[in-house]
Amino acid sequence: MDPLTMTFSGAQAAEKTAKASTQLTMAPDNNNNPSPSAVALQQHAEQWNRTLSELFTQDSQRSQTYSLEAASLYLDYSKNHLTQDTIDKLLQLAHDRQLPTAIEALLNGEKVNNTEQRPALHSALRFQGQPKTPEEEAVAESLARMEEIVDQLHRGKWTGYNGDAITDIVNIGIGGSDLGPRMMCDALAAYHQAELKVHFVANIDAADMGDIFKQLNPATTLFIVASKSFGTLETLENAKAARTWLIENGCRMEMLQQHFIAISANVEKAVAFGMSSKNILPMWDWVGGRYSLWSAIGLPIALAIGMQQFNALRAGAHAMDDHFATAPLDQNMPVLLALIQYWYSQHWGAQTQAVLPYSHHMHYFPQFLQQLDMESLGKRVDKSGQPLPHKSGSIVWGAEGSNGQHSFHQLLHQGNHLVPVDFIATLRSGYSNPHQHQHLFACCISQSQALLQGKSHTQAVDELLAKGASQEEAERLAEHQVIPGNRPSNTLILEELTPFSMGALTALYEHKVYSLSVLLGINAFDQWGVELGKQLGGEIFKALESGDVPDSWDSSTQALAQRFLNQET
Ligand SMILES: O=P(O)(O)OC[C@H]1O[C@](O)(CO)[C@@H](O)[C@@H]1O
Repeated sequence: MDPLTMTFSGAQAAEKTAKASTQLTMAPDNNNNPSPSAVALQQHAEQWNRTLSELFTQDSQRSQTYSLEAASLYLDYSKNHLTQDTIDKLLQLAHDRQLPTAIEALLNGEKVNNTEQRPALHSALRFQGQPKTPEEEAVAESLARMEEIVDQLHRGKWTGYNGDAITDIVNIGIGGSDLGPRMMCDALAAYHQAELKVHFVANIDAADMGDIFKQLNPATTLFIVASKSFGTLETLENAKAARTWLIENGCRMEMLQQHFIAISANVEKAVAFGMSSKNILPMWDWVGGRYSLWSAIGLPIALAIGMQQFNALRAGAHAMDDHFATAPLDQNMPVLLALIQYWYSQHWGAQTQAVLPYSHHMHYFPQFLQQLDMESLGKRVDKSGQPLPHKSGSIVWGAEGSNGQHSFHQLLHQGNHLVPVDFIATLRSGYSNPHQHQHLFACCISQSQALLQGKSHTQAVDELLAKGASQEEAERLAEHQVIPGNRPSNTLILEELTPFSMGALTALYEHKVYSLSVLLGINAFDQWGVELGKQLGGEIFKALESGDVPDSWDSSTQALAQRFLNQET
């Protein structure tokens, strides 16, 4: 076999991993010993000796066997290095890690966030029918309030300081208070209602807000200040800048409340900041920021697409919740995606996971997933505080297709990293050019096909000869044109980018991340790692303001601060 074709065989990857690490690279049992299921998976990886092409040749039913539908989504996971034996071993690990109990615990509102003693009840945000729990009742109230706001704004009944109807909404928030609504508003552009334009500002860089100020009329602009904690530097500074802009442009203090809505779990802080309590929508401790787009944090989405479509989004997510709760593990889409990522990251040495949506309007989806996955799974200790004896979550990255094909796909095809890919495509486009959509879909599935089959040396030589190259030239160039192939991918198909399908897709990834956290023994719902940077940022800001740089700092940080202070104005 062509040695390059074997570059990423499990046998080689696992051998490398095993040599470079101790036995405890595998999921341990409660006594920190590798569990028998983890040992079995490691052996399975070490003995892996089939290519993807061989798997397809040996089994004509492969794509039917390794695919499933749930909540309007279709997942084809046949282009992966796995057989039924692999799945059985991964399922055994899932049972050893008590994944079924953990799923119940999540959905029943148990305190799965053990460091903060909180449940993670994002599923309650998308309940259907009548509310049945106190959390669902609170959600229903908040939805009713959102509906009133959406209605007022859509009918032009919410006016600004000079009596004109609001035309533009600016969401000020960052992280989970930005990425979810931003991603969804972009993805559902075809559903936008003409009455209002929704904009997003996140960055502490004044350029972000400055661009908004240049475009908009203060008298008809409404700001949503979205912050679960109402203590986030970027959001508060941007909200202050918005307030100053309004006042400098003629808004009287008593009219400011016409221009601000706050969304927060910390009402006291929002009021202390100057928000009118009648314009504050609640959030709750039991909703994590990166899981919050279904709450009032989704108000920009509801304003963009209307409340009916916002509820369709919630319904899509609920359909996925139902599937996650009831489907057996081997037919459970989020669980299967988690097991596959676990297989590659823990036993094949894959460090990253690419997400490539073939949809122009899913531009922000990879960024959204970066926070969802990496803020949830980028941890150094397990739930009990013991150093993780294996890798944490993967580095998630990606961009919308087909653009990426003309930049980084080169590395996917010929680089020597193992990068498992999730392709996402839609059957139909909301835009009326079927010909271009055929091209888009063809681009997507041809990429996964190319990753699978590659191009051999012989094929490359033949192609070069057919183009008129001499035998010598063909031999010289062929090796540069060889594409190893044998590279794994999943393909997720949505019928169309609709609120329902985007709800289902987003919930799919939320539950995948949770399932992976259970396999890895990680708490997916805290994020202590981001705190130190915030703390040091505050201290450095003070030094830049006062001009007093402590000599206890490392010399690099001192010099960088001094360089800022010594700049010529
Ligand atoms: O909504 P908040 O409290 O402003 O937080 C924004 C984001 O900041 C983080 O806390 C990280 O700093 C995220 O987890 C969160 O989504």
